[in-house]
Amino acid sequence: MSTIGRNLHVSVFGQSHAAAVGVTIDGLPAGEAVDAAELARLLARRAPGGKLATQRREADEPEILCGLLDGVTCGAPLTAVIRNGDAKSRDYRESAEKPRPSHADWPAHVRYGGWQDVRGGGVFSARLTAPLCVAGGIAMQILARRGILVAAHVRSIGAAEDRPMNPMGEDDAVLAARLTRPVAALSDEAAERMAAEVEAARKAADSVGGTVECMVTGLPVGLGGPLFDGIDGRIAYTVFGVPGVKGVEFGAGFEAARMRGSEMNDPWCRDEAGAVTAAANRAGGVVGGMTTGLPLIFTCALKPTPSIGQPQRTVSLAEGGEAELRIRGRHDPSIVIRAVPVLEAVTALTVLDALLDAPAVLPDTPRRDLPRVPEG
Ligand SMILES: Cc1cc2nc3c(=O)[nH]c(=O)nc-3n(C[C@H](O)[C@H](O)[C@H](O)COP(=O)(O)O)c2cc1C
Ligand SMILES: C=C(O[C@@H]1CC(C(=O)O)=C[C@@H](OP(=O)(O)O)[C@H]1O)C(=O)O
Repeated sequence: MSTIGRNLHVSVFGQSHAAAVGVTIDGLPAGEAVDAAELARLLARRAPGGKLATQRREADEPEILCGLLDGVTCGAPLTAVIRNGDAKSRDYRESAEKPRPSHADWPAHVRYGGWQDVRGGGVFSARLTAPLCVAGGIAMQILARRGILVAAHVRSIGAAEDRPMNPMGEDDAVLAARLTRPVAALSDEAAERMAAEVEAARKAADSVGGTVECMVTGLPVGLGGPLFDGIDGRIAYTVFGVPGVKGVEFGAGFEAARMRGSEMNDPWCRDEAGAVTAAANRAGGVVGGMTTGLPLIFTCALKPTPSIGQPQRTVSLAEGGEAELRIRGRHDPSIVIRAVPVLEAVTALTVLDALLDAPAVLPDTPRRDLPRVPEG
């Protein structure tokens, strides 16, 4: 399904080599200004082109058809389209009958009975993450006005690692500086090592995977809920919608499995103003599916780009038997770099969706200082 959200319904449509890709967002709060220049900056971070990315050239200029009045949301569904301008469909003639290893070609062929759009990966292409960034960019602007900021960086590419973000909150200047680099890492040095990994993979007609760490600050305490309402589960669901994501972990994540409770537990404490907070953030800002008020932090693993230049083993659907495939076309030597704004976008959409949840306590219900404990 290409629709996400419980309160904010986001539907992505189009195919990589169709006339356009686009998005409809239903449930956007009214009265929210959309800054087109700010949105364009987010889309530019994801757009194809440049030395470390696919050579497909797309303007990625969204045309907002409805939902705005003088640049302000009016409560009606918002639809934006982005024209596809540089599809080279002949590159996909061979892989149409020789499914690419690790791409969606073969399972899609079975699921859609051969009627799927194979050009550029069709609906499975990361091209659909462009409209996702339109929706996520609008959500980021709505959240930023409420002091909620979403920021991701490349944590690793191949063997090149960046330092993790400070789980208690990252320096604003460091976060701003990441966007000036060709790879959104927290230092020039890490960005250079990562770029070298991508370049080496490209030269070897190969690709390379990596990890992206994402942080949300300024969240209220108690966003989310139990079981399937959990903010971590809701984020994981949308993050897994991003093509190429193979894993997500919150806070200490898989490392928590090797810890004792005494090492993992974040002590509750009081800040200077006497408010409850935590002295550490191994939880990644979420406990019981609800935000703790500390930064929400998760890391995702992204696989190496499936379409590589080397000859690969596959099958021939035309002739039967096995075959060798040599993929043509313009592909990212690493998807990690361009996935950063996409992961920010889906995170912002999920956080805004959760903020629009009905409150668990009505505003006129008195709040108790202590939890009610029944007698007996
Ligand atoms: C930003 C971004 C760019 C991508 N670029 C490419 C690409 O150029 N070539 C390719 O084969 N896959 C690319 N992918 C990954 C595929 O779309 C993805 O691996 C494929 O749809 C199969 O889905 P899965 O990896 O989630 O199983 C990209 C993914 C992202 C997020
Ligand atoms: C076009 C984009 O990336 C594309 C994502 C992609 C894939 O398989 O995911 C494969 C390539 O498609 P094509 O062969 O049509 O150039 C990338 O260029 C984009 O992100 O805007």
